[in-house]
Amino acid sequence: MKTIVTKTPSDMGRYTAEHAAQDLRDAIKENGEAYLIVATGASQFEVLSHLVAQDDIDWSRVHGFHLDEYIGIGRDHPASFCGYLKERFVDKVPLASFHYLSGDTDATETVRQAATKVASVTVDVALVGIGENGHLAFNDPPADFETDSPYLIVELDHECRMQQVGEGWFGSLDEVPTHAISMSIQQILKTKKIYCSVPDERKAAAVRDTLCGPITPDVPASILRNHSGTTLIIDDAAASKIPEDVKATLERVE
Ligand SMILES: O=P(O)(O)OC[C@H]1O[C@](O)(CO)[C@@H](O)[C@@H]1O
Repeated sequence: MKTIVTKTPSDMGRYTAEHAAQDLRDAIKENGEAYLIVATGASQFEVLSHLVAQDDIDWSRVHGFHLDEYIGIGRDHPASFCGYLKERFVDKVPLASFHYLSGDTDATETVRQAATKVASVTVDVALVGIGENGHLAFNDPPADFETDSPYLIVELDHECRMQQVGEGWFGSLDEVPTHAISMSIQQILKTKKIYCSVPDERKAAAVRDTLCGPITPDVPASILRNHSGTTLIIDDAAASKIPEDVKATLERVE
């Protein structure tokens, strides 16, 4: 895993979008089409706004996959990841296809259909973030590092649900669903290039543990250190708890 430190969330988003865009162009050139996993949340605001502005991507050859979704809310809910992705990505570019995870239909059937689709291809690029509890997609700690089912139905932990209230997606903890559909860790790791974008001081402890602690299910994102095609892109605020001697070794992009 390579780590890049940027000054602002916008710099982080621009770096991620420019590199992901080049990977998509390369995949289209080589294979005639490209496959992309897209995440949501505050960490992806800048990534997606820069990505949809990239030139020269033949989006009609790009197929998208949805990383995770709450169970029990429809796409009209302000916290719906389907609604977020439609507004910020799918409606902005003319994709070949986008495979949503629906939050308000039979979750077992949604998982079955999404798993069949994603397992039939090799994904070129994944855009992901890290939660305040170190989660990767909705794989809260302790995460399942072993199962190779592409999508899982997972229970959300207290810290994860509190983060969603803190970010303003829900009015209170009681409103946050207790379960979600998440792409599994093993499926994420099958992607050729992973861009993990993490802005904000709220994520500083999770970033420090991801980079400097043991690789453990207790810090789900730490598994990314085993994936040679991963780039972790963090802003100065998210980097603020990394020990200075480690920080000095990281590449800065201004
Ligand atoms: O972007 P956020 O809200 O900080 O969350 C980080 C990660 O957590 C999820 O939003 C799930 O909460 C992922 O989709 C995202 O990659």
